Amino acid sequence: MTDRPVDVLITRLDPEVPLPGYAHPGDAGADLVTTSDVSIPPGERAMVGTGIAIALPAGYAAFVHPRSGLAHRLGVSIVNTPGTVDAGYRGEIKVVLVNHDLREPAVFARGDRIAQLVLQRVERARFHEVERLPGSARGDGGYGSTGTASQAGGSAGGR
Ligand SMILES: O=c1ccn([C@H]2C[C@H](O)[C@@H](COP(=O)(O)OP(=O)(O)OP(=O)(O)O)O2)c(=O)[nH]1
Ligand SMILES: [Mg+2]
Repeated sequence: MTDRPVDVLITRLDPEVPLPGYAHPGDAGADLVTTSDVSIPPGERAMVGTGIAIALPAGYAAFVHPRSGLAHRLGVSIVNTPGTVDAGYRGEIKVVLVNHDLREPAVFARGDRIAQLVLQRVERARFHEVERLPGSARGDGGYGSTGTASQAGGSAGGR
């Protein structure tokens, strides 16, 4: 992250919502609010609007991340975390909240901060199809191939 902010055009589809705001200098995420009152039953999800639309510069994307406080206090996250906002998207940024709590509904009022938007530079790939990929130390090992946390530092290939 540089100190120099990236200029992003924004429109308020809901004139009363605040512009996304960084709570502290150095914060990566600008908070987004819900435009509607919503009560999400245990285990269920709800899509909420944020009342804003943006035009990102080419070469950037914005990612809709959960807020850790809501995760900790209420068990609330985002189904597709992080949500991807493409540079060409001009619609309202929406958030698909999920209530992971097994007992309590998650209740939000219009104007509550429910997510945070993180801007990042992104690269696009040019895909070159080949018969065989170059070798590497990891090879095709994954999905726990290096063992569990208690085995950390042990030999690779543990189960
Ligand atoms: O949390 C999110 C994720 C996406 N979007 C918007 C911006 C994004 O540019 C667009 C499409 O998102 P994505 O590509 O993730 O969805 P898709 O299911 O692949 O839809 P599409 O076929 O429209 O690309 O939806 C949001 O507002 N919030
Ligand atoms: Mg898509």
